[in-house]
Amino acid sequence: MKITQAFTFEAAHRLPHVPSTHKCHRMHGHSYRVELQLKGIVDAKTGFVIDFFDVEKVFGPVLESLDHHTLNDIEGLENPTAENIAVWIWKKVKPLLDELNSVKVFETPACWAEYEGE
Ligand SMILES: Nc1nc2c(c(=O)[nH]1)N=C([C@H](O)[C@H](O)COP(=O)(O)OP(=O)(O)OP(=O)(O)O)CN2
Ligand SMILES: [Zn+2]
Repeated sequence: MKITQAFTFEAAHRLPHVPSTHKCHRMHGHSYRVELQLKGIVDAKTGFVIDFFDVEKVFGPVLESLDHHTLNDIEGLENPTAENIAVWIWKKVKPLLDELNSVKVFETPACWAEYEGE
């Protein structure tokens, strides 16, 4: 069974490796959406793969470290593309939440990256 929990955060970033003429070379912001997909067996008693509250407990501090920050200032996010943010979140969360199956990072409702650990 797969379940998904969504979170949002606001952050500024610039993409340092695009040409200086590219609009994303300049500092700007996004209302990011993160979807954490968890995969596992449904517990016969609780009916949960994992309690959403427990996912929130693990992801809360990670979210705090992103929300209302300049992503380029965060260690490991010097080039904060959606792809790199998804990998960065995976590396933070997977060791604490073995059920993590994928991380989706939406920069806009129409553009996102998805990482499944490889
Ligand atoms: N593969 C990727 N391509 C781009 C990424 C990325 O993370 N991965 N990021 C960007 C920029 O962050 C850019 O800000 C995205 O802008 P855009 O999708 O155009 O979003 P807007 O809100 O500016 O949309 P408009 O359609 O211009 O209103 C670029 N590419
Ligand atoms: Zn951007």
